[in-house]
Amino acid sequence: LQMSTLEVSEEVRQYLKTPTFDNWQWEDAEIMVLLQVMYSDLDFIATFNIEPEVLQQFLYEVYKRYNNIPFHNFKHCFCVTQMMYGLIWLTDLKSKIDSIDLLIMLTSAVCHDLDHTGYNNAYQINARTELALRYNDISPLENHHCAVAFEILEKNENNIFRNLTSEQYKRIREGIIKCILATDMTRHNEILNRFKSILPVFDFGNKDHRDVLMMITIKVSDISNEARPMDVAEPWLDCLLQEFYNQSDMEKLEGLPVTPFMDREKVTKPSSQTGFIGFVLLPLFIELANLFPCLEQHIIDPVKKALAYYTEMEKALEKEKLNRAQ
Ligand SMILES: COc1ccc(NC(=O)[C@H](C)Nc2nc3c(cnn3-c3ccccc3C)c(=O)[nH]2)cc1
Ligand SMILES: [Zn+2]
Repeated sequence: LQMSTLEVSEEVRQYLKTPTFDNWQWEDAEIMVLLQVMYSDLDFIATFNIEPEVLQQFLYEVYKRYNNIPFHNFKHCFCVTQMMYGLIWLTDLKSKIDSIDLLIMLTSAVCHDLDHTGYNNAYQINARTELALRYNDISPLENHHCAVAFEILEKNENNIFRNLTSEQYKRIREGIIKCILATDMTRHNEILNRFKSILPVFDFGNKDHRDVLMMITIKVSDISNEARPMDVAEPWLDCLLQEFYNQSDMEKLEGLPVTPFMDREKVTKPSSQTGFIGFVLLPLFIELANLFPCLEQHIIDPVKKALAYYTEMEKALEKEKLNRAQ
């Protein structure tokens, strides 16, 4: 089933700008076209003189460099990019920051988990993998995702930035590195605290402020599954736990430390989510909504519903356990 950007209806183009978009209904080939629609509807094709066939080639190379693992695969890349795209429209960022920063944000989302192997940084470091060795235990995965992105862009036929000035290319490279490296969750509190401290005096004219906002926006997009409708979000949790269980099984086999929230003997779906939503997701989303109040109904309300859903599930599980124990 082939689709060209011309065949994407106006109603799908509008739907693509909302956090309710359901990735499960679309084949990879259609998703490739939807990614092209995002670049064209944000006017990047015209503004940055991106040749459509170069964009297609770039996205195809990106597609090939995502691995077939349960969670950090090409569909995750699309979800993060589509949430980023939705946030750009919902917050009307087009009227607040330069297009080149929007191009950085969208392209960072597309590339942010390139060649993820399904084993997180803790594993890379504990198992002393090639990546941990190469990057001296400093965000080995995120450094790798970013390096693969620029390996792809080094080839002229993939280089969507080839018609830009070297000054623009330098700014884009700096921005993409900053955004992709910001997705390392061990830096979560560092980045969130920086954003909290500048919020009361936030100034879109201040580059440091814009940089933190771009990092917060890709972070929100990256972990935002629970902001989507339950029938879109729940399968993603199953995929995530599959990948986490694969890792903890491997860690047990290799005698490596096992991350508690990845251990199939310890984790339940509700327990992993109530803590994550309550202590990680909501505090992050609330800060972004402090700058863009309209996000309250679009991403905070759905997340509060998800928290209630998993809290109920947790209670039901507890009760069942009690009954079985008696
Ligand atoms: C501060 O570093 C952290 C904090 C929390 C977590 N993960 C969790 O608490 C658990 C496993 N739940 C969870 N983790 C999630 C979700 C979405 N992305 N995501 C995730 C995936 C890979 C790495 C890190 C995270 C947060 C989600 O909906 N739930 C992982 C790392
Ligand atoms: Zn990701």
